[in-house]
Amino acid sequence: MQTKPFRIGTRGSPLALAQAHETRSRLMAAHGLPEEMFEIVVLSTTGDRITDRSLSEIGGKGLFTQELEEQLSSGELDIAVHSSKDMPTKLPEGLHIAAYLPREDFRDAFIGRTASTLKALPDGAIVGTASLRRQALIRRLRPDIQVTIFRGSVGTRLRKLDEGTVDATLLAFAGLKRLSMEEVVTELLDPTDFPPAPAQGAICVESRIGDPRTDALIAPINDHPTYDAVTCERAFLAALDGSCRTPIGGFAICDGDHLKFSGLILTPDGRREHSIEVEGKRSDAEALGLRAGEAVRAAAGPGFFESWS
Ligand SMILES: NCc1[nH]cc(CCC(=O)O)c1CC(=O)O
Repeated sequence: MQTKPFRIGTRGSPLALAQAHETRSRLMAAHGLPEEMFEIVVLSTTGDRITDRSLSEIGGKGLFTQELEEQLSSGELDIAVHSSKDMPTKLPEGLHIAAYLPREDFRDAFIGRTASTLKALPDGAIVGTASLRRQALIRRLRPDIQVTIFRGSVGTRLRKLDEGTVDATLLAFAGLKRLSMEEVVTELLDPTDFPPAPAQGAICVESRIGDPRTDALIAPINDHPTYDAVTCERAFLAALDGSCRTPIGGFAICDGDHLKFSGLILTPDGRREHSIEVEGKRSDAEALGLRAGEAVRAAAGPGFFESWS
């Protein structure tokens, strides 16, 4: 092992920093190395700088990863740590996801001010979220609810909730747990009627393809069940050409060598939907996700997709 510190790139949000620190701790533990061997390099991304518009308006998911990926490709970073959910399905040439850390709880959390559950919200209540998926899922269950765009860090969103701008908001439970803020949650949403975003709750490590020193360092922190589950979920998204404009939910669960995936696509108003379940061998995770995506796409027909834009 060389002595130059290993450079870990991350965004600067509190959640991103917590994830980078978790990755460093796992690397230190796996190799018995001191903290000084790892340098956490914080970069600001376009997605961090623009917080008043929805991601789909400003150009999609890549905005959170582009700056990190440029520095990874040029060799200034050795790895980049991300929320897998924020990763586009197609990565830049020469980069790959080398590992997924053990997945945190993937459910969405409801944080209510005027009611403690989504069902108990008063008629016409306002829910703040920037996610098209959450918006569509809310409207599917409660068409009377108004959804308003709500971006920014977890802290900003909770402050707006306190200030009374909205009745409730939804956040990934995983992010709240990583920030030790789970006590704000008033309801955990059942993934069978409120499926999470594909890859929600999983931290991933991105690196250069053909970098054996990094591969050797990262391999021991990869969690295989998470790798297979998230690979399946991302394949589902890829088959649907998933972007920020498409309300898509889905999750895979590994049980021994078996994997079961449930997926859902819906229109932004939550009035039309198609769901799918597939299961098979964990070693076929990617093929299963692709098959599920293609099946749901065919079942929905082209008219369904046109209604999204
Ligand atoms: N789009 C922002 C984002 N990306 C990942 C998470 C949460 C952590 C995770 O899913 O791993 C969040 C915030 C949220 O949805 O509440």
